[in-house]
Amino acid sequence: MLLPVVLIGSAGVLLFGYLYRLTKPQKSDPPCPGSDPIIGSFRYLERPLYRFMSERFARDHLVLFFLGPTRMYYLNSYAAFREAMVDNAEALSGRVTQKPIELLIGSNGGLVGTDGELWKQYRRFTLHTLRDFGLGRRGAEHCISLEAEELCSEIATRGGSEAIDVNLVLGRSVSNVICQLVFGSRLASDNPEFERILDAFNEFTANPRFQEENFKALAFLPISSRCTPLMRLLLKLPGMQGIIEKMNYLLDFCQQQVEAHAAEMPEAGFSEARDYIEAHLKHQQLNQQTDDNGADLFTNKRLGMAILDLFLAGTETTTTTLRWALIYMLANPRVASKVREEIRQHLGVQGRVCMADKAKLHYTMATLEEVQRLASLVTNGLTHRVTADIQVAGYKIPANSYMMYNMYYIHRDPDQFPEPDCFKPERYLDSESRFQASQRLIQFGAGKRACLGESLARMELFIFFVSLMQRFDFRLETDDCSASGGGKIVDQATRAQALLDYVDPEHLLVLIRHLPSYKLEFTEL
Ligand code: HEM
Repeated sequence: MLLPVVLIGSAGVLLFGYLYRLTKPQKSDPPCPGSDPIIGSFRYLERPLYRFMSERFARDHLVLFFLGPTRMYYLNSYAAFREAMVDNAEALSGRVTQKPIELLIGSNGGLVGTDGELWKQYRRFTLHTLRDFGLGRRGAEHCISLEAEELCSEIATRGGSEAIDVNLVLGRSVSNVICQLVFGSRLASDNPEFERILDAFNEFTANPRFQEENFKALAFLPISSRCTPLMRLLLKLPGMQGIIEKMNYLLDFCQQQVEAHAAEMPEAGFSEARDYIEAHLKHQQLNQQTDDNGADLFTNKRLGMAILDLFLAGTETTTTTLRWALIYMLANPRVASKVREEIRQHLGVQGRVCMADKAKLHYTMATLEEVQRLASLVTNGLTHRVTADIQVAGYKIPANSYMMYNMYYIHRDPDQFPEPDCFKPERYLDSESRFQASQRLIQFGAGKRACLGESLARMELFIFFVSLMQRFDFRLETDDCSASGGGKIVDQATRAQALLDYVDPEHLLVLIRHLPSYKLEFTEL
Protein backbone atom coordinates (compact mmCIF):
# COMPACT_ATOMS: atom_id res chain seq x y z
CA MET A 1 0.00 0.00 0.00
CA LEU A 2 2.80 2.34 0.97
CA LEU A 3 4.83 1.74 -2.19
CA PRO A 4 2.18 2.97 -4.70
CA VAL A 5 1.56 6.06 -2.54
CA VAL A 6 5.28 6.82 -2.45
CA LEU A 7 5.59 6.23 -6.21
CA ILE A 8 2.61 8.42 -7.07
CA GLY A 9 3.77 11.07 -4.61
CA SER A 10 7.28 11.10 -6.09
CA ALA A 11 5.94 11.24 -9.64
CA GLY A 12 3.75 14.19 -8.59
CA VAL A 13 6.71 16.00 -7.03
CA LEU A 14 8.87 15.35 -10.10
CA LEU A 15 6.13 16.58 -12.45
CA PHE A 16 5.60 19.68 -10.33
CA GLY A 17 9.36 20.31 -10.30
CA TYR A 18 9.53 19.88 -14.05
CA LEU A 19 6.60 22.25 -14.72
CA TYR A 20 7.95 24.70 -12.14
CA ARG A 21 11.26 24.84 -13.97
CA LEU A 22 9.52 25.27 -17.32
CA THR A 23 7.64 28.34 -16.09
CA LYS A 24 10.58 29.97 -14.32
CA PRO A 25 12.64 32.54 -16.24
CA GLN A 26 16.36 31.75 -16.27
CA LYS A 27 19.21 34.24 -15.81
CA SER A 28 20.06 34.03 -19.51
CA ASP A 29 16.48 34.91 -20.56
CA PRO A 30 15.23 38.34 -21.65
CA PRO A 31 13.32 40.43 -19.07
CA CYS A 32 10.04 38.89 -17.92
CA PRO A 33 7.09 40.64 -16.17
CA GLY A 34 6.83 37.73 -13.71
CA SER A 35 5.73 34.12 -13.78
CA ASP A 36 3.88 31.82 -11.37
CA PRO A 37 4.73 28.13 -11.18
CA ILE A 38 2.78 26.09 -13.72
CA ILE A 39 0.31 28.80 -14.85
CA GLY A 40 2.95 31.29 -16.00
CA SER A 41 2.63 35.05 -16.49
CA PHE A 42 -1.16 35.58 -16.78
CA ARG A 43 -1.32 37.44 -13.44
CA TYR A 44 1.42 39.89 -14.46
CA LEU A 45 0.18 40.95 -17.88
CA GLU A 46 -1.80 44.17 -18.03
CA ARG A 47 -4.34 45.31 -20.55
CA PRO A 48 -3.93 46.23 -23.32
CA LEU A 49 -0.79 44.19 -23.80
CA TYR A 50 0.92 46.49 -26.34
CA ARG A 51 0.61 49.49 -23.99
CA PHE A 52 1.82 47.51 -20.99
CA MET A 53 4.87 46.35 -22.95
CA SER A 54 5.56 49.87 -24.30
CA GLU A 55 5.46 51.41 -20.84
CA ARG A 56 7.00 48.76 -18.65
CA PHE A 57 9.65 47.55 -21.09
CA ALA A 58 10.26 50.74 -23.08
CA ARG A 59 14.00 50.11 -23.33
CA ASP A 60 13.92 46.36 -23.92
CA HIS A 61 14.14 44.87 -27.40
CA LEU A 62 12.77 41.53 -26.33
CA VAL A 63 10.47 40.45 -23.48
CA LEU A 64 9.61 36.92 -22.40
CA PHE A 65 6.39 35.80 -20.78
CA PHE A 66 4.94 32.40 -20.06
CA LEU A 67 1.54 31.02 -21.04
CA GLY A 68 1.62 27.98 -18.80
CA PRO A 69 4.86 26.25 -19.84
CA THR A 70 4.73 27.85 -23.32
CA ARG A 71 7.39 30.51 -23.89
CA MET A 72 6.12 33.62 -25.66
CA TYR A 73 8.80 36.06 -26.86
CA TYR A 74 7.54 39.58 -27.49
CA LEU A 75 9.53 41.72 -29.97
CA ASN A 76 9.46 45.22 -28.56
CA SER A 77 11.64 47.17 -31.03
CA TYR A 78 12.10 47.48 -34.76
CA ALA A 79 15.67 46.12 -34.53
CA ALA A 80 14.48 42.95 -32.79
CA PHE A 81 11.51 42.63 -35.16
CA ARG A 82 13.82 42.78 -38.20
CA GLU A 83 16.35 40.42 -36.75
CA ALA A 84 13.63 37.86 -36.05
CA MET A 85 11.22 38.19 -38.99
CA VAL A 86 13.66 39.05 -41.77
CA ASP A 87 17.08 37.68 -40.78
CA ASN A 88 15.52 34.48 -39.39
CA ALA A 89 12.57 34.35 -41.76
CA GLU A 90 12.59 30.58 -42.32
CA ALA A 91 12.68 29.79 -38.59
CA LEU A 92 9.85 32.27 -38.01
CA SER A 93 7.53 30.73 -40.60
CA GLY A 94 5.74 28.44 -38.15
CA ARG A 95 2.26 28.86 -36.67
CA VAL A 96 0.42 27.31 -33.75
CA THR A 97 -0.63 23.68 -34.28
CA GLN A 98 -4.00 23.14 -35.97
CA LYS A 99 -4.86 20.10 -33.86
CA PRO A 100 -8.02 21.75 -32.44
CA ILE A 101 -9.24 22.65 -35.94
CA GLU A 102 -8.57 19.12 -37.13
CA LEU A 103 -10.62 17.75 -34.26
CA LEU A 104 -13.48 20.12 -34.97
CA ILE A 105 -13.80 19.85 -38.72
CA GLY A 106 -11.77 16.83 -39.62
CA SER A 107 -9.10 18.67 -41.63
CA ASN A 108 -6.37 21.23 -41.27
CA GLY A 109 -6.07 24.01 -43.83
CA GLY A 110 -6.25 27.71 -44.63
CA LEU A 111 -3.59 30.34 -45.24
CA VAL A 112 -3.13 32.02 -41.87
CA GLY A 113 -2.97 29.13 -39.41
CA THR A 114 -1.07 26.40 -41.27
CA ASP A 115 2.68 25.95 -41.72
CA GLY A 116 5.08 23.53 -43.41
CA GLU A 117 4.41 22.10 -46.87
CA LEU A 118 0.63 22.66 -46.76
CA TRP A 119 1.04 26.38 -46.06
CA LYS A 120 3.81 26.79 -48.69
CA GLN A 121 1.72 25.18 -51.41
CA TYR A 122 -1.41 27.16 -50.56
CA ARG A 123 0.42 30.46 -50.20
CA ARG A 124 2.18 29.97 -53.55
CA PHE A 125 -1.07 28.93 -55.27
CA THR A 126 -2.99 31.88 -53.82
CA LEU A 127 -0.36 34.46 -54.73
CA HIS A 128 -0.17 33.14 -58.29
CA THR A 129 -3.90 32.99 -58.66
CA LEU A 130 -4.55 36.47 -57.31
CA ARG A 131 -1.78 37.77 -59.57
CA ASP A 132 -3.41 36.06 -62.56
CA PHE A 133 -6.62 37.88 -61.76
CA GLY A 134 -4.79 41.15 -62.00
CA LEU A 135 -3.35 41.80 -58.56
CA GLY A 136 -0.74 44.39 -59.38
CA ARG A 137 -2.12 44.63 -62.90
CA ARG A 138 -5.35 46.04 -64.29
CA GLY A 139 -7.92 43.45 -63.12
CA ALA A 140 -8.15 44.09 -59.40
CA GLU A 141 -7.56 47.80 -59.92
CA HIS A 142 -10.47 48.03 -62.33
CA CYS A 143 -12.70 46.13 -59.93
CA ILE A 144 -11.75 48.40 -57.00
CA SER A 145 -12.35 51.54 -59.09
CA LEU A 146 -15.83 50.33 -59.97
CA GLU A 147 -16.57 49.54 -56.32
CA ALA A 148 -15.35 52.99 -55.33
CA GLU A 149 -17.72 54.55 -57.86
CA GLU A 150 -20.61 52.46 -56.54
CA LEU A 151 -19.72 53.52 -53.01
CA CYS A 152 -19.62 57.20 -53.92
CA SER A 153 -22.92 57.08 -55.76
CA GLU A 154 -24.60 55.31 -52.83
CA ILE A 155 -23.25 57.97 -50.46
CA ALA A 156 -24.29 60.76 -52.84
CA THR A 157 -27.83 59.36 -53.05
CA ARG A 158 -28.36 58.58 -49.37
CA GLY A 159 -26.01 61.13 -47.86
CA GLY A 160 -28.22 64.13 -48.62
CA SER A 161 -30.92 62.92 -46.25
CA GLU A 162 -29.30 60.69 -43.62
CA ALA A 163 -26.10 60.09 -41.67
CA ILE A 164 -24.33 56.97 -42.86
CA ASP A 165 -22.73 54.19 -40.84
CA VAL A 166 -19.43 54.05 -42.71
CA ASN A 167 -18.50 50.66 -41.34
CA LEU A 168 -21.42 49.10 -43.15
CA VAL A 169 -20.97 50.77 -46.53
CA LEU A 170 -17.17 50.47 -46.55
CA GLY A 171 -17.36 46.87 -45.33
CA ARG A 172 -19.70 46.01 -48.18
CA SER A 173 -17.47 47.66 -50.82
CA VAL A 174 -14.26 46.07 -49.51
CA SER A 175 -15.98 42.66 -49.28
CA ASN A 176 -17.24 43.01 -52.85
CA VAL A 177 -13.63 43.28 -54.04
CA ILE A 178 -12.71 39.96 -52.42
CA CYS A 179 -16.06 38.46 -53.46
CA GLN A 180 -15.25 39.24 -57.08
CA LEU A 181 -11.79 37.74 -56.87
CA VAL A 182 -12.91 34.65 -54.96
CA PHE A 183 -16.52 34.00 -56.03
CA GLY A 184 -16.58 35.91 -59.31
CA SER A 185 -19.60 37.97 -58.20
CA ARG A 186 -20.53 40.99 -56.08
CA LEU A 187 -22.08 38.80 -53.43
CA ALA A 188 -21.81 41.45 -50.72
CA SER A 189 -24.37 43.56 -52.56
CA ASP A 190 -26.35 40.84 -54.31
CA ASN A 191 -26.98 38.49 -51.39
CA PRO A 192 -29.28 39.82 -48.63
CA GLU A 193 -27.69 37.32 -46.20
CA PHE A 194 -24.29 38.96 -46.60
CA GLU A 195 -24.77 41.60 -43.93
CA ARG A 196 -25.05 38.84 -41.32
CA ILE A 197 -21.98 37.17 -42.75
CA LEU A 198 -20.04 40.41 -42.66
CA ASP A 199 -21.04 40.91 -39.01
CA ALA A 200 -19.78 37.43 -38.21
CA PHE A 201 -16.46 38.10 -39.97
CA ASN A 202 -16.04 41.37 -38.10
CA GLU A 203 -16.86 39.88 -34.76
CA PHE A 204 -14.44 37.06 -35.40
CA THR A 205 -11.42 39.25 -36.10
CA ALA A 206 -12.27 42.07 -33.74
CA ASN A 207 -13.40 39.88 -30.88
CA PRO A 208 -10.87 40.32 -28.08
CA ARG A 209 -12.04 37.03 -26.58
CA PHE A 210 -10.66 35.30 -29.62
CA GLN A 211 -7.17 36.47 -28.72
CA GLU A 212 -7.68 35.69 -25.03
CA GLU A 213 -8.91 32.21 -25.79
CA ASN A 214 -5.96 31.81 -28.11
CA PHE A 215 -3.61 32.60 -25.21
CA LYS A 216 -5.35 30.17 -22.90
CA ALA A 217 -5.21 27.50 -25.61
CA LEU A 218 -1.46 28.12 -25.99
CA ALA A 219 -1.00 27.62 -22.27
CA PHE A 220 -2.57 24.15 -22.44
CA LEU A 221 -1.14 23.20 -25.81
CA PRO A 222 2.02 21.34 -24.74
CA ILE A 223 -0.20 18.88 -22.86
CA SER A 224 -3.47 18.99 -24.81
CA SER A 225 -1.84 18.45 -28.21
CA ARG A 226 -0.58 15.11 -26.88
CA CYS A 227 -3.89 14.18 -25.25
CA THR A 228 -6.91 14.22 -27.56
CA PRO A 229 -9.56 13.69 -24.81
CA LEU A 230 -8.21 16.75 -22.94
CA MET A 231 -8.28 18.79 -26.15
CA ARG A 232 -11.90 17.75 -26.76
CA LEU A 233 -12.76 18.80 -23.22
CA LEU A 234 -11.10 22.20 -23.64
CA LEU A 235 -12.99 22.81 -26.86
CA LYS A 236 -16.22 22.40 -24.90
CA LEU A 237 -15.42 25.26 -22.52
CA PRO A 238 -17.98 28.09 -22.68
CA GLY A 239 -15.43 30.65 -24.00
CA MET A 240 -14.68 28.44 -26.97
CA GLN A 241 -18.26 27.65 -27.92
CA GLY A 242 -19.12 31.08 -29.36
CA ILE A 243 -15.97 31.11 -31.46
CA ILE A 244 -16.56 27.61 -32.76
CA GLU A 245 -20.18 28.37 -33.70
CA LYS A 246 -19.11 31.49 -35.61
CA MET A 247 -16.33 29.62 -37.38
CA ASN A 248 -18.69 26.83 -38.43
CA TYR A 249 -21.28 29.30 -39.69
CA LEU A 250 -18.69 31.08 -41.84
CA LEU A 251 -17.11 27.85 -43.06
CA ASP A 252 -20.54 26.53 -44.09
CA PHE A 253 -21.09 29.68 -46.10
CA CYS A 254 -17.70 29.31 -47.87
CA GLN A 255 -18.33 25.61 -48.47
CA GLN A 256 -21.71 26.37 -50.07
CA GLN A 257 -19.97 28.67 -52.54
CA VAL A 258 -17.42 25.95 -53.33
CA GLU A 259 -20.15 23.39 -53.92
CA ALA A 260 -22.13 25.76 -56.16
CA HIS A 261 -19.02 26.30 -58.30
CA ALA A 262 -18.17 22.59 -58.35
CA ALA A 263 -21.70 21.79 -59.56
CA GLU A 264 -21.18 24.11 -62.53
CA MET A 265 -17.80 22.70 -63.49
CA PRO A 266 -17.85 21.08 -66.96
CA GLU A 267 -16.60 17.51 -67.08
CA ALA A 268 -13.48 18.58 -68.93
CA GLY A 269 -12.86 21.20 -66.24
CA PHE A 270 -12.87 24.99 -66.58
CA SER A 271 -10.94 26.01 -69.68
CA GLU A 272 -10.15 29.37 -68.13
CA ALA A 273 -10.67 30.05 -64.45
CA ARG A 274 -12.61 33.24 -63.74
CA ASP A 275 -12.19 33.31 -59.99
CA TYR A 276 -10.20 31.78 -57.11
CA ILE A 277 -12.62 28.87 -56.62
CA GLU A 278 -12.56 27.90 -60.29
CA ALA A 279 -8.75 28.16 -60.32
CA HIS A 280 -8.57 25.86 -57.28
CA LEU A 281 -10.98 23.29 -58.75
CA LYS A 282 -9.00 23.35 -61.98
CA HIS A 283 -5.76 22.91 -60.05
CA GLN A 284 -7.24 19.95 -58.15
CA GLN A 285 -8.32 18.30 -61.38
CA LEU A 286 -4.92 18.81 -63.01
CA ASN A 287 -3.19 17.46 -59.92
CA GLN A 288 -5.33 14.33 -59.99
CA GLN A 289 -4.56 13.76 -63.67
CA THR A 290 -0.83 14.23 -63.27
CA ASP A 291 -0.67 12.68 -59.81
CA ASP A 292 1.62 15.57 -58.99
CA ASN A 293 3.56 15.98 -55.81
CA GLY A 294 1.23 17.43 -53.23
CA ALA A 295 -1.87 16.54 -55.29
CA ASP A 296 -3.73 15.40 -52.19
CA LEU A 297 -3.07 18.68 -50.39
CA PHE A 298 -5.70 20.54 -52.41
CA THR A 299 -9.20 19.52 -51.34
CA ASN A 300 -12.66 21.13 -51.35
CA LYS A 301 -12.59 21.41 -47.57
CA ARG A 302 -9.25 23.21 -47.59
CA LEU A 303 -10.50 25.47 -50.36
CA GLY A 304 -13.35 26.53 -48.06
CA MET A 305 -10.83 27.20 -45.27
CA ALA A 306 -8.58 29.25 -47.56
CA ILE A 307 -11.55 31.37 -48.64
CA LEU A 308 -12.52 31.91 -45.03
CA ASP A 309 -8.99 33.15 -44.32
CA LEU A 310 -8.99 35.53 -47.29
CA PHE A 311 -12.16 37.12 -45.92
CA LEU A 312 -11.04 37.11 -42.30
CA ALA A 313 -7.66 38.60 -43.13
CA GLY A 314 -8.75 40.90 -45.91
CA THR A 315 -12.04 42.63 -45.09
CA GLU A 316 -12.01 43.92 -41.54
CA THR A 317 -8.36 45.05 -41.78
CA THR A 318 -8.91 47.17 -44.87
CA THR A 319 -12.30 48.52 -43.75
CA THR A 320 -11.00 49.50 -40.32
CA THR A 321 -7.92 51.24 -41.78
CA LEU A 322 -10.24 53.28 -44.01
CA ARG A 323 -12.38 54.17 -41.01
CA TRP A 324 -9.26 55.33 -39.16
CA ALA A 325 -8.35 57.39 -42.23
CA LEU A 326 -11.69 59.22 -42.19
CA ILE A 327 -11.61 59.85 -38.47
CA TYR A 328 -8.04 61.20 -38.70
CA MET A 329 -9.22 63.56 -41.43
CA LEU A 330 -11.93 64.84 -39.07
CA ALA A 331 -9.40 65.31 -36.31
CA ASN A 332 -6.92 67.05 -38.61
CA PRO A 333 -8.88 69.43 -40.85
CA ARG A 334 -5.73 71.20 -42.06
CA VAL A 335 -4.35 67.92 -43.42
CA ALA A 336 -7.75 67.02 -44.91
CA SER A 337 -7.98 70.26 -46.84
CA LYS A 338 -4.42 69.86 -48.19
CA VAL A 339 -5.26 66.33 -49.32
CA ARG A 340 -8.44 67.53 -51.05
CA GLU A 341 -6.64 70.40 -52.69
CA GLU A 342 -3.94 68.08 -54.09
CA ILE A 343 -6.47 65.53 -55.35
CA ARG A 344 -8.63 68.15 -57.02
CA GLN A 345 -5.66 69.91 -58.55
CA HIS A 346 -4.44 66.71 -60.23
CA LEU A 347 -7.60 64.68 -60.80
CA GLY A 348 -10.37 67.27 -60.91
CA VAL A 349 -13.68 66.83 -59.12
CA GLN A 350 -15.03 63.69 -60.76
CA GLY A 351 -12.07 62.01 -62.53
CA ARG A 352 -11.84 58.24 -61.93
CA VAL A 353 -9.01 57.32 -59.57
CA CYS A 354 -6.35 54.83 -60.70
CA MET A 355 -3.07 53.60 -59.25
CA ALA A 356 -0.99 55.65 -61.67
CA ASP A 357 -2.26 58.72 -59.77
CA LYS A 358 -0.07 57.73 -56.84
CA ALA A 359 2.88 59.30 -58.61
CA LYS A 360 1.15 62.71 -58.56
CA LEU A 361 -0.39 62.64 -55.09
CA HIS A 362 2.62 62.90 -52.79
CA TYR A 363 0.91 64.55 -49.85
CA THR A 364 -2.05 62.14 -50.05
CA MET A 365 0.29 59.14 -50.09
CA ALA A 366 2.12 60.54 -47.06
CA THR A 367 -1.22 61.01 -45.30
CA LEU A 368 -2.21 57.39 -45.90
CA GLU A 369 1.17 56.25 -44.60
CA GLU A 370 0.65 58.28 -41.42
CA VAL A 371 -2.85 56.82 -40.97
CA GLN A 372 -1.41 53.31 -41.12
CA ARG A 373 1.37 54.17 -38.69
CA LEU A 374 -1.00 55.53 -36.07
CA ALA A 375 -3.72 52.95 -36.65
CA SER A 376 -1.17 50.11 -36.08
CA LEU A 377 -4.02 47.84 -36.81
CA VAL A 378 -2.80 44.38 -35.87
CA THR A 379 -1.36 45.64 -32.62
CA ASN A 380 0.50 42.54 -31.47
CA GLY A 381 1.02 41.00 -34.90
CA LEU A 382 0.03 37.39 -35.40
CA THR A 383 1.62 34.61 -33.38
CA HIS A 384 4.57 32.84 -35.02
CA ARG A 385 6.02 29.51 -33.92
CA VAL A 386 9.80 29.36 -33.92
CA THR A 387 10.73 26.22 -35.87
CA ALA A 388 14.48 26.07 -35.01
CA ASP A 389 16.81 27.39 -32.31
CA ILE A 390 17.73 30.99 -33.14
CA GLN A 391 19.33 34.04 -31.57
CA VAL A 392 17.54 37.42 -31.31
CA ALA A 393 18.76 40.56 -29.54
CA GLY A 394 21.56 38.49 -28.01
CA TYR A 395 19.18 35.92 -26.47
CA LYS A 396 18.84 32.28 -27.39
CA ILE A 397 15.29 31.38 -28.49
CA PRO A 398 14.55 27.65 -28.37
CA ALA A 399 12.61 25.91 -31.15
CA ASN A 400 8.86 25.56 -30.54
CA SER A 401 8.53 28.72 -28.52
CA TYR A 402 6.26 31.48 -29.86
CA MET A 403 6.72 35.06 -30.96
CA MET A 404 4.60 38.21 -31.29
CA TYR A 405 5.56 41.82 -31.97
CA ASN A 406 4.58 45.22 -30.69
CA MET A 407 3.43 46.92 -33.87
CA TYR A 408 1.91 49.75 -31.85
CA TYR A 409 5.17 50.67 -30.11
CA ILE A 410 7.43 50.08 -33.11
CA HIS A 411 5.26 52.62 -34.96
CA ARG A 412 5.60 55.07 -32.07
CA ASP A 413 9.32 54.87 -31.44
CA PRO A 414 10.20 58.52 -30.72
CA ASP A 415 13.71 58.10 -32.17
CA GLN A 416 12.22 57.19 -35.52
CA PHE A 417 9.01 59.20 -35.36
CA PRO A 418 9.55 62.36 -33.29
CA GLU A 419 6.35 63.49 -31.52
CA PRO A 420 4.96 60.03 -32.23
CA ASP A 421 1.35 60.80 -31.28
CA CYS A 422 1.10 63.74 -33.68
CA PHE A 423 -0.45 63.24 -37.08
CA LYS A 424 2.28 64.52 -39.43
CA PRO A 425 2.28 63.40 -43.09
CA GLU A 426 5.36 65.61 -43.59
CA ARG A 427 7.46 62.82 -42.05
CA TYR A 428 7.36 61.04 -45.38
CA LEU A 429 8.11 64.00 -47.66
CA ASP A 430 11.63 64.81 -48.84
CA SER A 431 13.03 68.30 -49.30
CA GLU A 432 11.19 68.56 -52.64
CA SER A 433 7.90 67.44 -51.06
CA ARG A 434 8.07 64.07 -52.77
CA PHE A 435 6.69 61.03 -50.97
CA GLN A 436 9.25 58.60 -49.52
CA ALA A 437 7.78 55.43 -48.00
CA SER A 438 9.07 54.66 -44.51
CA GLN A 439 11.18 51.52 -44.12
CA ARG A 440 10.15 51.34 -40.47
CA LEU A 441 6.44 50.70 -40.87
CA ILE A 442 5.44 47.10 -40.34
CA GLN A 443 1.65 47.24 -40.74
CA PHE A 444 1.82 44.20 -43.04
CA GLY A 445 4.41 42.28 -41.02
CA ALA A 446 7.61 41.12 -42.77
CA GLY A 447 9.45 38.00 -43.84
CA LYS A 448 7.97 34.73 -45.07
CA ARG A 449 4.63 35.26 -43.33
CA ALA A 450 4.16 38.89 -44.35
CA CYS A 451 0.64 39.82 -45.39
CA LEU A 452 -0.34 37.95 -48.53
CA GLY A 453 -2.83 40.66 -49.53
CA GLU A 454 -0.52 43.66 -49.16
CA SER A 455 -0.70 44.81 -52.80
CA LEU A 456 -4.46 44.40 -52.86
CA ALA A 457 -4.84 46.24 -49.57
CA ARG A 458 -2.64 49.13 -50.72
CA MET A 459 -4.69 49.46 -53.91
CA GLU A 460 -7.95 49.45 -51.99
CA LEU A 461 -6.77 51.98 -49.42
CA PHE A 462 -5.55 54.37 -52.10
CA ILE A 463 -8.51 54.16 -54.48
CA PHE A 464 -11.25 54.22 -51.82
CA PHE A 465 -9.63 56.98 -49.76
CA VAL A 466 -8.85 59.26 -52.73
CA SER A 467 -12.32 58.73 -54.24
CA LEU A 468 -14.04 59.67 -50.97
CA MET A 469 -11.85 62.71 -50.35
CA GLN A 470 -12.27 63.86 -53.94
CA ARG A 471 -16.06 63.82 -53.85
CA PHE A 472 -17.12 64.54 -50.27
CA ASP A 473 -16.72 66.64 -47.22
CA PHE A 474 -17.98 64.93 -44.08
CA ARG A 475 -18.58 65.49 -40.40
CA LEU A 476 -19.67 63.35 -37.51
CA GLU A 477 -23.38 63.04 -36.99
CA THR A 478 -23.91 65.40 -34.08
CA ASP A 479 -27.06 63.91 -32.56
CA ASP A 480 -25.79 60.54 -31.46
CA CYS A 481 -22.12 61.30 -31.01
CA SER A 482 -22.08 60.27 -27.39
CA ALA A 483 -24.04 57.12 -28.10
CA SER A 484 -21.68 56.07 -30.86
CA GLY A 485 -18.51 57.19 -29.14
CA GLY A 486 -17.60 59.23 -32.22
CA GLY A 487 -17.72 62.56 -30.42
CA LYS A 488 -15.35 61.22 -27.84
CA ILE A 489 -12.85 60.19 -30.47
CA VAL A 490 -12.63 63.52 -32.23
CA ASP A 491 -12.74 65.38 -28.95
CA GLN A 492 -9.85 63.32 -27.66
CA ALA A 493 -8.08 63.72 -30.95
CA THR A 494 -8.19 67.49 -31.04
CA ARG A 495 -7.34 67.91 -27.39
CA ALA A 496 -4.64 65.29 -27.12
CA GLN A 497 -2.98 65.68 -30.49
CA ALA A 498 -4.67 62.88 -32.31
CA LEU A 499 -4.42 60.39 -29.50
CA LEU A 500 -7.13 58.32 -31.10
CA ASP A 501 -6.90 55.38 -28.86
CA TYR A 502 -10.27 53.89 -28.25
CA VAL A 503 -9.62 50.52 -26.76
CA ASP A 504 -11.75 49.02 -24.06
CA PRO A 505 -9.37 48.71 -21.10
CA GLU A 506 -11.16 45.54 -20.07
CA HIS A 507 -9.61 43.73 -22.99
CA LEU A 508 -6.38 42.01 -22.20
CA LEU A 509 -5.36 41.80 -25.83
CA VAL A 510 -6.70 43.32 -28.96
CA LEU A 511 -6.27 41.63 -32.28
CA ILE A 512 -7.40 44.58 -34.36
CA ARG A 513 -7.20 48.06 -32.93
CA HIS A 514 -10.79 48.99 -33.23
CA LEU A 515 -12.87 52.12 -33.48
CA PRO A 516 -16.32 52.44 -32.02
CA SER A 517 -19.03 52.67 -34.67
CA TYR A 518 -19.73 56.15 -35.95
CA LYS A 519 -21.94 57.79 -38.54
CA LEU A 520 -20.95 60.54 -40.94
CA GLU A 521 -22.99 63.25 -42.61
CA PHE A 522 -21.65 63.68 -46.15
CA THR A 523 -21.78 66.77 -48.33
CA GLU A 524 -21.00 66.39 -52.00
CA LEU A 525 -18.35 68.88 -53.11
C1 HEM B 1 -4.93 47.31 -44.46
C2 HEM B 1 -5.14 46.04 -44.66
C3 HEM B 1 -4.32 44.91 -44.12
C4 HEM B 1 -3.45 44.86 -43.07
C5 HEM B 1 -3.07 46.01 -42.13
C6 HEM B 1 -2.94 43.51 -42.98
C7 HEM B 1 -2.00 43.09 -42.05
C8 HEM B 1 -1.55 41.79 -41.95
C9 HEM B 1 -0.63 41.33 -40.95
C10 HEM B 1 0.02 42.20 -39.88
C11 HEM B 1 -0.45 40.01 -41.13
C12 HEM B 1 0.36 39.06 -40.26
C13 HEM B 1 1.80 39.00 -40.59
C14 HEM B 1 2.50 38.08 -39.63
O1 HEM B 1 2.13 36.92 -39.51
O2 HEM B 1 3.42 38.53 -38.94
C15 HEM B 1 -1.26 39.61 -42.26
C16 HEM B 1 -1.33 38.33 -42.75
C17 HEM B 1 -2.16 37.96 -43.79
N1 HEM B 1 -2.95 38.77 -44.55
FE1 HEM B 1 -3.13 40.79 -44.35
N2 HEM B 1 -3.52 42.76 -43.96
C18 HEM B 1 -4.36 43.56 -44.69
C19 HEM B 1 -5.11 43.19 -45.79
C20 HEM B 1 -5.17 41.93 -46.33
C21 HEM B 1 -5.93 41.55 -47.49
C22 HEM B 1 -6.75 42.50 -48.36
C23 HEM B 1 -5.78 40.20 -47.65
C24 HEM B 1 -6.38 39.25 -48.65
C25 HEM B 1 -6.49 39.34 -49.88
C26 HEM B 1 -4.91 39.74 -46.59
C27 HEM B 1 -4.52 38.43 -46.43
C28 HEM B 1 -3.62 38.00 -45.46
C29 HEM B 1 -3.24 36.60 -45.29
C30 HEM B 1 -3.78 35.41 -46.07
C31 HEM B 1 -2.32 36.59 -44.24
C32 HEM B 1 -1.60 35.35 -43.68
C33 HEM B 1 -0.30 35.17 -44.43
C34 HEM B 1 0.48 33.95 -43.95
O3 HEM B 1 0.37 33.59 -42.79
O4 HEM B 1 1.23 33.39 -44.77
N3 HEM B 1 -4.55 40.82 -45.82
N4 HEM B 1 -1.90 40.71 -42.76
